[in-house]
Amino acid sequence: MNLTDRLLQALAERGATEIFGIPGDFALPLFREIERSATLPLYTLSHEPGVGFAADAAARYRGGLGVAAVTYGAGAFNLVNAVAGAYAERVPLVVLSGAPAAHEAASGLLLHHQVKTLDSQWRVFEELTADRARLDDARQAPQQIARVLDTALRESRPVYLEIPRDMPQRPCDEVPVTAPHEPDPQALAACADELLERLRRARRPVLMVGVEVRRYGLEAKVATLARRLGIPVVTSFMGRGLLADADVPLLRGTYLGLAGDPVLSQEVETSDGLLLLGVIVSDTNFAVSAQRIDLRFAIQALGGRVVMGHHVYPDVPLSRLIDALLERVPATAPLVAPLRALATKGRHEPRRAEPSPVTPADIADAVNRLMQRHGPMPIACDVGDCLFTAMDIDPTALIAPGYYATMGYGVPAALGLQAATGQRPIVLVGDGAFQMTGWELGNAQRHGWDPIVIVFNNAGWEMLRAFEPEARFNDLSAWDFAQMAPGMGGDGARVEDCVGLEAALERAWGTRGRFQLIDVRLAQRDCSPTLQRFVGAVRRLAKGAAG
Ligand SMILES: Cc1ncc(Cc2csc(CCOP(=O)(O)OP(=O)(O)O)c2C)c(N)n1
Ligand SMILES: [Mg+2]
Repeated sequence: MNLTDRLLQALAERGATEIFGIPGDFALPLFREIERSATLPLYTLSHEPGVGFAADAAARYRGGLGVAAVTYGAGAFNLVNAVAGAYAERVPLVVLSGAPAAHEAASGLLLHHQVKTLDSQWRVFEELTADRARLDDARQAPQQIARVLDTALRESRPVYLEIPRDMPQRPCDEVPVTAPHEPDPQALAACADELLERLRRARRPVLMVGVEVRRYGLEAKVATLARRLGIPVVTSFMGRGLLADADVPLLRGTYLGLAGDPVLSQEVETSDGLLLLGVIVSDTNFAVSAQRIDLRFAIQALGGRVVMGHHVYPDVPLSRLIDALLERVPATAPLVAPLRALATKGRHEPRRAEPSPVTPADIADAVNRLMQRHGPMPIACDVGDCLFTAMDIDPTALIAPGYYATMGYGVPAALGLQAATGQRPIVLVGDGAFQMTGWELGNAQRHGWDPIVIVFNNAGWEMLRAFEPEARFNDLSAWDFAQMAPGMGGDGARVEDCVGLEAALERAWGTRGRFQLIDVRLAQRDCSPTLQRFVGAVRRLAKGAAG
């Protein structure tokens, strides 16, 4: 077995089910060995940002490691933004980069793809990853691979492996399976006891679940805990879609502060026992709070530590905390009196499919009706008004860069999701974001993927226009995406009204084996109710801050 065989085996043992990549001469030996070994399927795409987003989505949705393989220099630097987003949103993405062979590095020549020095790329990825290794010695490689991949899983962050092109075929020993890290049992017990005591004392406890609950595969356990605790449950903005398929009677919806349901927001912001499980405390999750949530009274479990008031438990992995809490909260007696499930009503009344021009809210309603007819579908969402529109879609599995907020994520993420799970996703993407990475759809048919892609075609960067209505720099021309679909191996439909949207969605759902692109023409300056509220809230808070 050579170094590549051992690496692929170690990746598969840690949850990877495929590799996305684009080769280059510094990575040809690695790609040749990946293809020969066939341990993991190798899916090539057209541009490295798409490779990174697809690998991110595979890890984010399926759990376990996502894998992006690229060449040195131009390929790896093209991947930077996707890896940065994975770091910010705690996704265990493994970067495999080819690199110059030892004799080339020692030649003294400036090598093609090289930047300032041969280590420039390494230094850039130091800022974007939790751990790194250069596999230039086959005797050390097994330990290095084990350490780096285990760091990715433990910290749920990207990691980087640089593989000189004279190494992939080197004989190599097996990569050891290392025992999972166990926290101090007394510290864990003290933490769980204090946390539950704080919840028991609270008059208005609320549980908010965030992205780490999915990253560590804890949704089922957290749903059980939520039922046993008997307290209201909300998701963070980034955690939208979490627990959607679970039986959590008190699941209220998504906390959006001033941009969301006022009843839900008030419950969260006035809680005297706010338990944040795996919630990234970021501006996108909390910035538009009506009143600044006093996190000193919250209980925060994130990044392997728990903070309660001024007490910090530095080494309490979320999975161990959930187990300890479940041991202490039996299925019989809910922690607090079971609350009635407040049915927080939808934010807008769904309109009938009339032959009227389409608005973003109509798209949410049409997707809801499609899923009511045919069952839930996972959603890969880009950044733009489509992400705010997604808040009006009934809870279903949703992946989106809600915090790092990079455009270009939606289409490649859908391809990664379908590659990793076989599930057919819906993509919500604006015309601007589609112009960035939507072309990856051209790879869908050869890999057997067939997402349903809904393009919010408002001929502009509407989310920015909502903040700068007078600016002309947010205007785009209306590209005819429907016309372009057949040339990429899919079917396109241009939609001008709600009746057409309903028919196009039903037709798309019934057509398999080819991606379906629905080019929805939206009026400019017609944005979703949630984006309107978000912009209003940001403006009010900014005015308040200005005094
Ligand atoms: C890689 C990157 N570059 C720029 C930006 C900044 C931005 C955030 S939202 C937005 C406009 C989105 O336009 P789109 O047409 O896709 O969607 P819609 O609002 O419905 O019109 C831009 C340019 C981000 N977030 N990421
Ligand atoms: Mg747009």
